[in-house]
Amino acid sequence: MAAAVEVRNGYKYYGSKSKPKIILNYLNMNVQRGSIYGLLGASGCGKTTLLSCIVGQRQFNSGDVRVLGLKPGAPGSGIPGSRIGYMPQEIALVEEMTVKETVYYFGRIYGMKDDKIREKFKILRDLLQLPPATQLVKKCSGGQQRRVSFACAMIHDPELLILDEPTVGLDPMLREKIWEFLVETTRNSKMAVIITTHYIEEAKQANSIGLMRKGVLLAEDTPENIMLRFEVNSIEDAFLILSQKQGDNDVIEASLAQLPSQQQHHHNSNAICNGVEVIDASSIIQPTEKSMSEKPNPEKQLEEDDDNDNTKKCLFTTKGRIKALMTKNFVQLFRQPSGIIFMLLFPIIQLSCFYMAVGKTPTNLKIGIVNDEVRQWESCYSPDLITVNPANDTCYFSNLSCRYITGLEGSDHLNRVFYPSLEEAHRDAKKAKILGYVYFASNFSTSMQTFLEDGRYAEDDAIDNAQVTVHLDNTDRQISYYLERKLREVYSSFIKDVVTDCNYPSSLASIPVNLQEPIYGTEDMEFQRYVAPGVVMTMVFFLATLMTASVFIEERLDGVWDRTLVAGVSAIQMLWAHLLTQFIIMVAQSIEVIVYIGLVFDTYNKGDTTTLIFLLTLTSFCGMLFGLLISVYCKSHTEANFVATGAFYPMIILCGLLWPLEGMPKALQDVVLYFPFTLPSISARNILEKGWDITNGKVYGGFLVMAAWIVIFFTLCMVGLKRKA
Ligand SMILES: Nc1ncnc2c1ncn2[C@@H]1O[C@H](COP(=O)(O)OP(=O)(O)OP(=O)(O)O)[C@@H](O)[C@H]1O
Repeated sequence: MAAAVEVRNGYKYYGSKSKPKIILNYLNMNVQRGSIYGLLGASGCGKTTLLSCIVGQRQFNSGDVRVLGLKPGAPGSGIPGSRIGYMPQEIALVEEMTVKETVYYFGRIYGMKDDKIREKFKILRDLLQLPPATQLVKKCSGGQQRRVSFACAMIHDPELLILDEPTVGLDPMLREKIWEFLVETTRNSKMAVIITTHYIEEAKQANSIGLMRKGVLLAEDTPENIMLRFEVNSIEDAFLILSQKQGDNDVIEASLAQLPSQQQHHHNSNAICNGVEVIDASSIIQPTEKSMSEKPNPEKQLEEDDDNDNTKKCLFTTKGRIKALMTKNFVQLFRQPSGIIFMLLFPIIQLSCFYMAVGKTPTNLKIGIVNDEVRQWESCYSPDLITVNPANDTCYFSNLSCRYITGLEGSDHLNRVFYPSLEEAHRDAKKAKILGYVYFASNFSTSMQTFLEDGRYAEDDAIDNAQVTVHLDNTDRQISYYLERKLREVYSSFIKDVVTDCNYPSSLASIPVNLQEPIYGTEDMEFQRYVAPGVVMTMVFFLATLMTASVFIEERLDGVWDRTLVAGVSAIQMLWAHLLTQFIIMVAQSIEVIVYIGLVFDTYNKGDTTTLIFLLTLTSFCGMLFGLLISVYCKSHTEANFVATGAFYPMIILCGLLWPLEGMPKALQDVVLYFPFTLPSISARNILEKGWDITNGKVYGGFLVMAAWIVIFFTLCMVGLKRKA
């Protein structure tokens, strides 16, 4: 009968070639079908690494491995895949799923029909005393989770079952029950089991055991033979003797690593254990040079093998797997309250903050007034106050400053504070109690009259005194810019009124730059409308980035990613399932955003809403791929957060959202134009404000840039994932 697992000269190191950390040192191993193989060894000796090479999760650096007669990873081998069941050391389950959903999830990705899963689930539930079917995995105790994990590895009756410390944390009765079940199953079927355990004595029930230390198998034989050979009553004692004999081989291992690979191949684990009486497991069929060098023919072997019914049964469509994966993703997302808040509520909260806080006209700005023309500022408000007295062909002005000051009153934007002297106003401005002050000379009105009636002959003094003198605190440029504008606007309407009252030519009162109706937008268009498209785009981009990066990193850290890979799902399939799940969410999010800003903040859209939703969805898809890229190259949440936050500011600052691109150096402009938000924000603004459609170059340019970034991020993700495989 063909062996279930044959490892020949398995050599594996972590780290770089020049500084290898050797884990498996030309190790040989044989596991027969229909038997239990207990893999024993101290913590850190390389058991998990060996198992990961057997299930096809990792590859040996040199050496050979055959699992169920085939090389793991070979096309059609079913390894990784449904021919094996793998229970990793960590729990590696989705915490938000119930016990039943978890078992069904694995059953489905193994390609089982639901009625078959139901049948098997019942058996496993009784055997393993699983917690209630509707209980969430995260609410199960450590031992319960381990049992659920065990059930997932067993659900599809694999030909090879690999259990990495399945009995840790279980009570002795249950441990015994599991062993009984394994003994019974292997006796009555060809299923092979490899089990690692720290409870060395329970391995007595295995058909054969391998004692592993420092990357080699010190012995491989039946438990009885091992104890007999060392004349001891327990495997533990035998292991102790073997370990003492092996001694410290670190020096030998290190020097071996320096040997040319040709020479290394001639070494086997026995040679390394110089001076150690290594049991040459004669009772176990050693793989011959011939058997290992034979090129596997997966198709032929699958035809010849009686057990291939199981393989065929477990063949499932990519569609079915993606469906199972997507169901898992949705369950995972919707059972986490933070997930829903993040997805649906965050855009609303962020948009509300933006629309309430950004771009509105500032109000209640304190401005000082020093008016030397009027002794008591209250007199400016006298009902009898007349500032213009028209005569025959001229006009007499008095207290014109009052007219200007009352003009400032018209809005709640300015809060006037009257000062008796320039010194006091200046002192308060220095203390930042006011934002600046306006000064009127004592002869403001008469100077203005002189200036208006015959400016050519006016004295310099008269020209100076006819001016409204303004001193502003310019440190808050936005505010001082607004004050400047307001003071000019009020002056403009003030002087127009004066000349009209006096029947002077109105051209006297205006500068000859006449702003007509804007081509696009409105005269009083707020800054908010300029920044809104960019803000919305960066918001959906980074929400998608953070969500994707955290979901993928979480999945990788808790082992679900690796476990699903071992179940035969490819990284690409998992990726597609995630992208599809999140794409649905992104579309929903984009619609939500557009509807919300339209309804609540009355942001009209002159263009096509579908085009806008399409652009936003592309943006979040791009953000999602950026998140994926981060998750591929970052090992932890912390690292991912650093990268996402680090990328956030340069992208926002350089996209022309906060300041027009035209203000940047030309070379920088040419580069940042192709950043993910620059042209797309301009496209969105052109759709919203100008009503342009996608056939316009200044609209589809943004779409092209976004599409290009999607391709770039996707390619980099694929490269990263391939490297990791
Ligand atoms: N990805 C990795 N990169 C570098 N070193 C690693 C990696 N994975 C494991 N190791 C190291 O390889 C050695 C063997 O690890 P492995 O998990 O295979 O041991 P083990 O026998 O299964 O231990 P345990 O019984 O504690 O699970 C350990 O020293 C571990 O620190």
